[in-house]
Amino acid sequence: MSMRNVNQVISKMTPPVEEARRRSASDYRFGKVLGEGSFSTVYLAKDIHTSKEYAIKVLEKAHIIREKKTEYVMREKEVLRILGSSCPYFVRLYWTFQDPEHLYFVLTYAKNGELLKQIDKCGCFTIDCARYYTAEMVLALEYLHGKGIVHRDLKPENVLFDDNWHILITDFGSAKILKTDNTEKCDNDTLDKGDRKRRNSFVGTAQFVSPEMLSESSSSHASDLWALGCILYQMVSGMMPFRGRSEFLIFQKILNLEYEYPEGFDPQAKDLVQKLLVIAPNERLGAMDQTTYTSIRQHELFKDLNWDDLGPPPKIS
Ligand SMILES: Nc1ncnc2c1ncn2[C@@H]1O[C@H](COP(=O)(O)OP(=O)(O)OP(=O)(O)O)[C@@H](O)[C@H]1O
Ligand SMILES: O=C(O)[C@@H]1CCC(=O)N(CCc2ccc(Cl)cc2)[C@H]1c1ccccc1Cl
Repeated sequence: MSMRNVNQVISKMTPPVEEARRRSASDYRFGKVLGEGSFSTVYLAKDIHTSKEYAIKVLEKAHIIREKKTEYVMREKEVLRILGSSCPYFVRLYWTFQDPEHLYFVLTYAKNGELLKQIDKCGCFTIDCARYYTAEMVLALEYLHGKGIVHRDLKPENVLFDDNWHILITDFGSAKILKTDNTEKCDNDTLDKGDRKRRNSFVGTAQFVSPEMLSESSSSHASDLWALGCILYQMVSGMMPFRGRSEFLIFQKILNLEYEYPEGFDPQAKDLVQKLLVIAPNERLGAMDQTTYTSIRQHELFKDLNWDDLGPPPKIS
């Protein structure tokens, strides 16, 4: 075998140095703070070897332990590991490392920030933008649910934009990896230690939490379809469907399906929202579909869309 062939064989055996090398904070130049979470700070960082930019989420161990959030952190990491890099609509986890005080997650840098900020900036989206980004979220949920994962905290703050204005869904700390029967009861027997909650508390964010998560503490893929309906409503109107001065008042409105459509709300978007904001999880559009959300894909709102190639995103306006 020639030297060239030997090198070819060796190069196939050893992983590329870049990917395999263990990382530490000293491999990065930390820049500005991109944002803060309950027990995390996210920095823009540059890999000193490749000059590539990442978002590095830094968590303080003492704070995680004090807040009893170890399970939450381990779950976020496990979900990001399962998601890998096959679907473009999720933030990717490249590496993790730690030091005595902190945990580090090296993530895709979502250069264009949060969907929420764009909705607030424009007041509301054109129907073309709302349609396009709802379609990207449908494709993302098909992949996520196909992996047996429910996000459970889908909201415009957790939908970020990459440098080409495609979505990157993030924040999997509240996610659940479903059992084989496709539902997940959050009762005391099955709650993870770190998730153990009082019966009347919930996982997620008040305005986007589904009725079943409030009334039965149960969640399934249909819980994310409810949140999708809430996000579509907010992109088209600029407001959340369920609003109130307290979480209790918001919960009451959700459980009573108490919301209305402002004047001029796009009729096709309204029809889809009405079919997603349904109290019974299995009666939501797509809830009974298998592998792809065919019932949603076939909705009037998407009649001119090519699901195999959505094309470039329309300019947000
Ligand atoms: N990959 C990323 N790229 C760019 N900005 C990001 C990225 N991840 C998070 N951010 C920004 O950092 C902020 C904090 O994110 P982080 O995930 O640490 O906490 P959170 O999930 O927003 O809050 P909580 O932990 O309370 O749910 C976010 O609001 C977001 O604006
Ligand atoms: O799951 C992993 O990849 C490793 C496994 C080995 C390990 O020690 N950790 C850290 C576990 C951990 C979680 C929470 C606290 Cl507060 C402290 C340590 C995990 C870890 C290391 C770096 C960054 C995140 C995580 Cl979860």
